[in-house]
Amino acid sequence: MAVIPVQLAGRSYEVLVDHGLLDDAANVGAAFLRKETVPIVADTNAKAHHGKRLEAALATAGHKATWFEVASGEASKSWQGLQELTDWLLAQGVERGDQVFALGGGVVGDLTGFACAILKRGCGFVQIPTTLLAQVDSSVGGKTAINTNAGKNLIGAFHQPALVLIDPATLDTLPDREMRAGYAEVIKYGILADREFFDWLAENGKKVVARDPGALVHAISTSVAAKARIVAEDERETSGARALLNLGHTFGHALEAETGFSDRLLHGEGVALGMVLAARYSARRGLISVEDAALVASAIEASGLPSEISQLGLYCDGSKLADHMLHDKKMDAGTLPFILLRGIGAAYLAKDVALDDVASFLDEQLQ
Ligand SMILES: O=C(O)C(=O)C[C@@H](O)[C@H](O)[C@H](O)COP(=O)(O)O
Repeated sequence: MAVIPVQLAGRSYEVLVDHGLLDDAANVGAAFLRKETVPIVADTNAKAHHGKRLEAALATAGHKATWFEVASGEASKSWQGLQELTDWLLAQGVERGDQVFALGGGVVGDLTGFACAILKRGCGFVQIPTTLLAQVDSSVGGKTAINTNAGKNLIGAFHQPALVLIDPATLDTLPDREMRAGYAEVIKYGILADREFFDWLAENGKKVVARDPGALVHAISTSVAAKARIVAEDERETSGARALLNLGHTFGHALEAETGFSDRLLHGEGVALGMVLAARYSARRGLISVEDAALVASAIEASGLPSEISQLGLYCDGSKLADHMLHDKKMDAGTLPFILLRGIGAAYLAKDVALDDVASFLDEQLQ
């Protein structure tokens, strides 16, 4: 089993990665189970595929589950979804010292984490992510949020989980498209800070997406360790280190907003396109070679992810996409910092980017 610590003084926790870990959840999570009944928030698919396994694991230690089901999809990360969940948690008598379990993808983790951040001014939660994207990214680091009409993740809190349990075997039932979307966040770690990992993925990415157990554990553990290092350095995204994890997201969130946060573009697909755009924009500014930008695009294409915004069939211009960016949480005194590349494995926060230049770059890309 890989044990990856997230070192945050009093809020430190471990991320455990192992095939079959779900069946051992009560054992490894024993310290976090203080009542007979365990409140579990799960999306419909995760409950259908993994609910019985988690129930059986809890039963071995004398616990039973009580479930709150969340519909799959970003629409559940809403004020209404939050209200329904917090009402349910209160009805279950959840106390500050209790742990609420979140079983599912990023939507369930973000929603449950935010509900736990504000319930009685903060109770505990344990993440059991069952999508690749949630395993390598959203379950670690304590960013919790809901969406509003103005944009994604605009209402939220930093609230760290008490434990993260990752069982790569839960990915066996994940649709291929979701698997590829999660892979975008894996390759992100290579592009932003680890050229060696990027090159390893060029060789082994297909195995990761095909769920080869060894390749998967290596990809997940390397990604989580990278995230844990950055979060430990800059938990609340104040020094700029954590903002690098947003590589591809400034473009990606704008594309998601333009496609209505719908199934037309999954978050990971938006991030994939966003990373290609960040690389091309970096090349346009002379920061990296056109060849390196093409290498980023081909690594993304090779995994079956979209690499051209024209593939989305959008009927808008660059300035419309740039307008969505004005809601970005990185916005600072009227300036939007962008994560650009000085090389593959060398991302940095650029504070001198003019949005109208980005808009005209996007116009070219939309043709
Ligand atoms: O954990 C972080 O920090 C990240 O930026 C990771 C992102 O991949 C993740 O999608 C995050 O939820 C987006 O953050 P946001 O601040 O842009 O909402």
